[in-house]
Amino acid sequence: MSVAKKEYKRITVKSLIEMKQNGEKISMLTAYDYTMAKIVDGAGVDVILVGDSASNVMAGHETTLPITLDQMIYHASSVIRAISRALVVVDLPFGSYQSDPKEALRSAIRIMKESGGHAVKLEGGKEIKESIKRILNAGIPVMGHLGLTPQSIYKFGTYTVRAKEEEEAKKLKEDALMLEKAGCFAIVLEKIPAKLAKEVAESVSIPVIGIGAGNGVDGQVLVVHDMLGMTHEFHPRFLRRYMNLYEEMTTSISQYVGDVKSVNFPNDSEQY
Ligand SMILES: Nc1nc(=O)c2c([nH]1)NC[C@@H]1CN(c3ccc(C(=O)N[C@@H](CCC(=O)O)C(=O)O)cc3)CN21
Ligand SMILES: CC(C)C(=O)C(=O)O
Ligand SMILES: [Mg+2]
Repeated sequence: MSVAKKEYKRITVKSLIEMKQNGEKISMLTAYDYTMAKIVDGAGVDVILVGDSASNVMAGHETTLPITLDQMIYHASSVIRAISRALVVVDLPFGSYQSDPKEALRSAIRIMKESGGHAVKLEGGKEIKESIKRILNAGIPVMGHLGLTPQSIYKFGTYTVRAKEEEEAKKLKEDALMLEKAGCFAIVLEKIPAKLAKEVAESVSIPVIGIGAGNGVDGQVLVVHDMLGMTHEFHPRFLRRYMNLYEEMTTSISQYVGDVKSVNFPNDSEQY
């Protein structure tokens, strides 16, 4: 006897473009490991980002710069083993694509081959145009990322809102058009004015996914540990916390500590 299994239609890069055309907003969250990805995928999130924010969230680094391509592949392959519906996008980490287009393609190929991810994401505009084209030519879908680009944090010095000045806004709009023309299937816009993000989303036919970019875009992305309230020292204005897991986990874990100390755990039914 076969048990009826819930069948989901897998999300593809094409489905995301159709969602934009139909006015259906796209939901995206990060995941870096199997257990979290299983939950995120099962809850119906359309796109899972294996973000280089793993450098902060998983490894405790101050920035995203230290995480390596090998580490990203480890995270991405763990996520891939968990998912049955979501599209999985993997960040190319700092130093794996900036040298030249050939290096960028080699890194993207390693991600596709060794992790099984479905697409890659790179930070930047026209500076990395040739690299993006090279990757796309190999048949690898590319997601762009403009606005606050954390891999360039030392160039800017702060995580403040980007493209508030006309000159930077103009460059961002040009970069978005370039990414669309090059063949990217979507663009992330991070921490820019909502009005500018809406203009960009209306000017391109590919989906624009925002983080701190208002609701005039085609979808939203957050770091899952942030929206679950696990990273309790991180509270930018754009973050909505759906839980306070930091407190809930701390309460449960301290109860466990107390139960062990008082020999309340394990009890008679919890042993052999
Ligand atoms: N846990 C986590 N969540 C993220 O969203 C995230 C990461 N890590 N690591 C990589 C990047 C860095 N990101 C960031 C970092 C800081 C702010 C931010 O708004 N920071 C300050 C304000 C800084 C300022 O205005 O000078 C804040 O209000 O917390 C936003 C996005 C987004 N990404
Ligand atoms: C914040 C998102 C867009 C990201 O790039 C990451 O999590 O690494
Ligand atoms: Mg990232």
